[in-house]
Amino acid sequence: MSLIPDITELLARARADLRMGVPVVLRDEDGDCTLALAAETLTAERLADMRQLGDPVIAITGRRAETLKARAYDGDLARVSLPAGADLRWVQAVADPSDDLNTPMKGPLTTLRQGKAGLHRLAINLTKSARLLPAAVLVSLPEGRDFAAAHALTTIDHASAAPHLSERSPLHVVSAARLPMEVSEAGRLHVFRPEDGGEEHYAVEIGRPDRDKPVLARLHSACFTGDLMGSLKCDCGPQLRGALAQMGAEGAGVLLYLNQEGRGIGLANKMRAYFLQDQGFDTVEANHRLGFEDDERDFRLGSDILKSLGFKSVRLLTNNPAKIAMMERTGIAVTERVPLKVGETAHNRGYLATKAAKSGHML
Ligand SMILES: Nc1nc2c(ncn2[C@@H]2O[C@H](COP(=O)(O)OP(=O)(O)OP(=O)(O)O)[C@@H](O)[C@H]2O)c(=O)[nH]1
Ligand SMILES: [Zn+2]
Repeated sequence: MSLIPDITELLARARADLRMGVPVVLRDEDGDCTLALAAETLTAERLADMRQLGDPVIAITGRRAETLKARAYDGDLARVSLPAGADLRWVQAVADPSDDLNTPMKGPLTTLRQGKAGLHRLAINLTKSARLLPAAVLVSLPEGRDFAAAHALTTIDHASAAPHLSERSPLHVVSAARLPMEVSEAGRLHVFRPEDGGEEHYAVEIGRPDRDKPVLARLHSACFTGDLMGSLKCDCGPQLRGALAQMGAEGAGVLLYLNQEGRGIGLANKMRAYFLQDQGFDTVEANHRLGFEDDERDFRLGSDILKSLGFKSVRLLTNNPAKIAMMERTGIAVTERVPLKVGETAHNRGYLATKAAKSGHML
């Protein structure tokens, strides 16, 4: 019956629910169910109601656990049990590092060693893809199926969801039109939309690049602060304009504008990272303290879009070796790396040095 939402649609609904602070029910391979809420959007009332159902735990990433000095028995994540008197502020302080320096002693935190962690991992995955802090509060539900039906909650079956969580969603062009630009009057913008309800991405084509020759290409990740506000903390704005100018001068090129703001953590989390940077942490440390990896982007999106536009090889404008490696792995040949060194300022010198030292960026 096609009128019932499929798993991709249910996952999109679950992400929206978590962003709104609505619980979702997660079911594992054994039929065991758990109620999950994002720590960031949890309310005191819902926390109290969760306590009525059992003993809630907070799932945090291994990165966040490291900062909190909590033992992560599940490797990439830790299940922290909620002490009897712990209130909403306590939960939020476990999830959100902004107050870490004022209240360094949250623990000692007790983390679970026994039992399954699959649904906790799923919950963290959903909070990340909803661009929330990567932390969720869960409580197990003995009668999960009935509870979900009685409360009109979205239910996600882990086994059906798993293949969709590691694979990226197919992208389709929804529209394209001529876009005369300062750098070239022969501009064209293509809008790509994924099937999973996620962010749209754009391709700006300059001129009419020959599909059989390597095209001058840039994979640019969205940076609201740098691209639009003229932020001095990074080099994104000058890189964006520099890449477009070079394409305009050569008369051909393609710039992919990928909506992976803040290296894939979203603008709200990037501003949380900036707040930590103001306290002295570098760009990578700030991501880790929030519970994220250094870089949460999926550059394979870029090769999907290039292929769908008919390109097979690129002269890639980048200083990031991970972008080159991904292109080669996914079947787009990189015939040349074109350096993009623009926009160094007194404010971003440390940021650029950290990227070179910790993320392997070429100077
Ligand atoms: N999390 C986080 N993201 C940041 C920070 N500063 C900039 N960004 C994001 O980093 C990304 C930079 O993207 P790119 O310019 O494609 O990146 P790059 O990996 O440096 O590679 P090249 O520019 O090609 O050399 C954008 O998504 C920015 O929003 C930061 O301090 N923290
Ligand atoms: Zn930037």
